[in-house]
Amino acid sequence: MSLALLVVGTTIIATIAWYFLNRSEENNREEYARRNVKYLPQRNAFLQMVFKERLEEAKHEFFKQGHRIFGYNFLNAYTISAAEPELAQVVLSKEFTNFTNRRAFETNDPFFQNAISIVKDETWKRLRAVMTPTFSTGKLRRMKPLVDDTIRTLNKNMANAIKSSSDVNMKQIYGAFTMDTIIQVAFGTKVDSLVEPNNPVITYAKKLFSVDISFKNIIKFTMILMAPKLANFLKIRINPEVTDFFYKFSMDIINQKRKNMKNGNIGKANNFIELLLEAEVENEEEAAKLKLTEESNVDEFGFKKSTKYITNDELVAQCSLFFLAGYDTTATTLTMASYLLATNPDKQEKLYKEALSVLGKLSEEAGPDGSKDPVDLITLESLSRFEYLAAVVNETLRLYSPATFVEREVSKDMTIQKEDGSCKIHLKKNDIIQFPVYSMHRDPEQFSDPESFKPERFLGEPNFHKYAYIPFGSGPRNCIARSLALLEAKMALLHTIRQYKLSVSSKTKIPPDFYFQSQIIVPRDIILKVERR
Ligand code: HEM
Repeated sequence: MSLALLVVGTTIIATIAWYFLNRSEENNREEYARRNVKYLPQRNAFLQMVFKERLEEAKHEFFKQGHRIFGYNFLNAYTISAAEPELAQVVLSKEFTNFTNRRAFETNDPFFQNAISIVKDETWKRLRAVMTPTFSTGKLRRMKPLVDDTIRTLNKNMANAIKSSSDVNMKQIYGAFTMDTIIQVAFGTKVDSLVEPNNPVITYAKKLFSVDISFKNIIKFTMILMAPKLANFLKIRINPEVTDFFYKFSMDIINQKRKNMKNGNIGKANNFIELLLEAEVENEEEAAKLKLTEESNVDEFGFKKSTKYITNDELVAQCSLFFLAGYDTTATTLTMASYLLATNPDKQEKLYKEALSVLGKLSEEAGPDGSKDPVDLITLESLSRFEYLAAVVNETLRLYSPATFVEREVSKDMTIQKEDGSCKIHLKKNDIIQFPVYSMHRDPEQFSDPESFKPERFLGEPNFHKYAYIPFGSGPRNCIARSLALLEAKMALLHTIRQYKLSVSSKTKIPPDFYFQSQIIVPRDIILKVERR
């Protein structure tokens, strides 16, 4: 009897659930049809979450079936994925004022509330104006010695690693390098994370990047996105102990530096905190001088030029964000570049020959009294002479762009289309328009033989659409640290290849495994055979 009741009860619940699911699917289909877009059924995204498939792969399958533009509900918003470079150009650059923001993300966490990647409109514009100069070529030149320092630590760690075994975990080595660099560049604090694993900065930074998302965090995240007011009321935060640690850590450094600056005890700024504090002072003075009229108060994008300033909370949030935005992305680029070079030995040989040849010339040019240390020989300017190196990094970022998509929120109802009138999409306010970088970078219409590693395609004039290749996004809201990331990646790869030969070992997983993530690609450990040249 009770079994019969259970069966009947379950059947009724399943039928009701099935009815509502179908109704919601029907509504979605109609909504996307109004936008002139085909609907990717919700259950695909749901199954992907449950079975932890990689979302970019699921979407790429759809792309390969010929669906370059489609809609799917992602994190509670009508989301349109458009693998069309011309539309990317419209959204990211030409019509930027209607697509200034990313997806809404409301939380009471002081870190997430203030991070430049999340804030909107005027606040974003003000923060971007304050932060952009800290990434200028001049400021990068001041940061370069910090990167040189972490390159020396990388060289030492690689030499030590091969003492015990020629099988080296490249992800661990490059992860430590990237971590050391970010800690140096953001906070001016020198660490060697491979040999100081108990340093609290490293322990908390590692917690920040614990990549297998816990069930608890998925629930918290879903609540913040789906019911932000309730999440705020319940004071739900993701990894609060980690963000609190970085808040206090940054605050202590900031207070100390402010004191030093007041007393004139500080040299030229060369890390983010100092540069931002310097910007703050410069801009307070600038703001006092500027009495802008309403007319001149509007910039090329139609935004009001807000007075440049940055609050304490904002300053701390940006420093913590540098960790989040700069760690996995750069470590993944380096790890995947080493994997691609090990599996394509002819390309590695070409890179090695270029490294020797250019370094030889730089040494000659330095003259008999100049430093012969390859780390010293490479300057910001001379780095650009390694053309094949740049091509290798670009091609790695094409195949394994850490960001699998770039997205913007739509600020008003509007229609976008290609110049010839095709690919018309009727967007509604608060929709999300996404550019699936993963698929766009593997588009055979733009890149011949797209699955192959061919750095040569980045030598000479590109024969693909400018917006078909967007590993750093594009337009006014692109990656603010592109030049720093490229500097780090090129330097680390160059110094590895000039000294070591990378090859596949019995422990190398081909193809590599990746963690389940929704927006970024993060490889699991990649083990390669490393031999001194
Ligand atoms: C290879 C390394 C990196 C890649 C591939 C990468 C990629 C990206 C992408 C795709 C975006 C979104 C752009 C858009 O929406 O148009 C972005 C934004 C951003 N990135 Fe990077 N990034 C890298 C390294 C870094 C580093 C090292 C930092 C900081 C030190 C950083 C800081 C940021 C910030 C702050 C934003 C938000 C900018 C804004 O909203 O105004 N990134 N990055």
